[in-house]
Amino acid sequence: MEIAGPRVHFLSYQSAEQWAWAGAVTLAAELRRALEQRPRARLLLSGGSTPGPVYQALSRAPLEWSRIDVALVDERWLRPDDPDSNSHLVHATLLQDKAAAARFETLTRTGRSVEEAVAAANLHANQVPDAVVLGMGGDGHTASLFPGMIGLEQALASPTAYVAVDATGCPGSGPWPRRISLTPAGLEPSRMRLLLIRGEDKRRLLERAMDGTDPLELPIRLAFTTPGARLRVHWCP
Ligand SMILES: O=C(O)[C@H](O)[C@@H](O)[C@H](O)[C@H](O)COP(=O)(O)O
Repeated sequence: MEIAGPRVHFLSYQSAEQWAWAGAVTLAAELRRALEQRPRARLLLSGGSTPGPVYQALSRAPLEWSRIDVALVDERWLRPDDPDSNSHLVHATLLQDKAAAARFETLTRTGRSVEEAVAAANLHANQVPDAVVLGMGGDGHTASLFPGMIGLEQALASPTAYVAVDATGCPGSGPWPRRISLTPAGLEPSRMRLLLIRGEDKRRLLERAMDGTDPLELPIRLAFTTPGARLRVHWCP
C-alpha cells in the first residue's frame, strides 16, 4: 500500500525481510548519488530496537564506504562502547562487512563533557547530511525529543543542529534520560529523511500524528513539519 501526501510518502512492506531490504536499497541509492556529486557522503542514524536489520542489510551494499561519514541522530549519555548506546548498535549492525570502511563519529567520548560533546556535534553538522534515518517511540518521540520533556520547546526552536536534553520523567526515555539529540534545525538541510517503523500501533500513531501539526504534543511531527525534504516512511507489520 502507498499513501502519498505532500509531506509524507508512506510505503508499506509485507514482510520484515522486504522492509529491511527496501530500507537498505533506498539508503544505498541516496549515498551513491551523493558520492557521484561530492567527495564525501554523510549518513545520520537513529538507535532503538527497530532499525538494526536495515543497517545489517546496508552493511553489504557495494559502496565506496571509505568516503562515507556515519554519525548519529541521537545518543544516550553513556560510554560509546556501552551495549545500550546507539553507537554500539551502529558498530554491531552497520559497521561490518563492506561498511566497516566507513568513518564513524560518536557523539560521546570518555572524558568529554556534555557541552563539549554537543559543541563537537554541531561542528560536524556543518557538513550537510545526505540521509537521516529516524525512528518513532510509542509515545511519539523521535530522535531524543520526548513529549512532555522539560526544554522541549527550546530544543524544537534551537538554531543549532544538536542539543543536550534531560528527559527525566518521560517514560519513553527508559533508563537513559540524559541524551544528545538532533533538532529540527539539524534535520532541515538533509537531502533525504527516512522513518523506519514497524507494527500496527506505530502505524496508527503516525496516522494520528499526521492529523495534526504540533510537535510539542507529538515530536514525530517535526519529521514532516520541518521544511526540507519530504519524509519517506517505511513500514511493515
Ligand atoms: O536512542 C534512541 O532511543 C533512539 O534513537 C530513538 O529515537 C528511537 O528511534 C525510538 O525510541 C524508537 O525506538 P524503537 O525502535 O526501540 O521503538
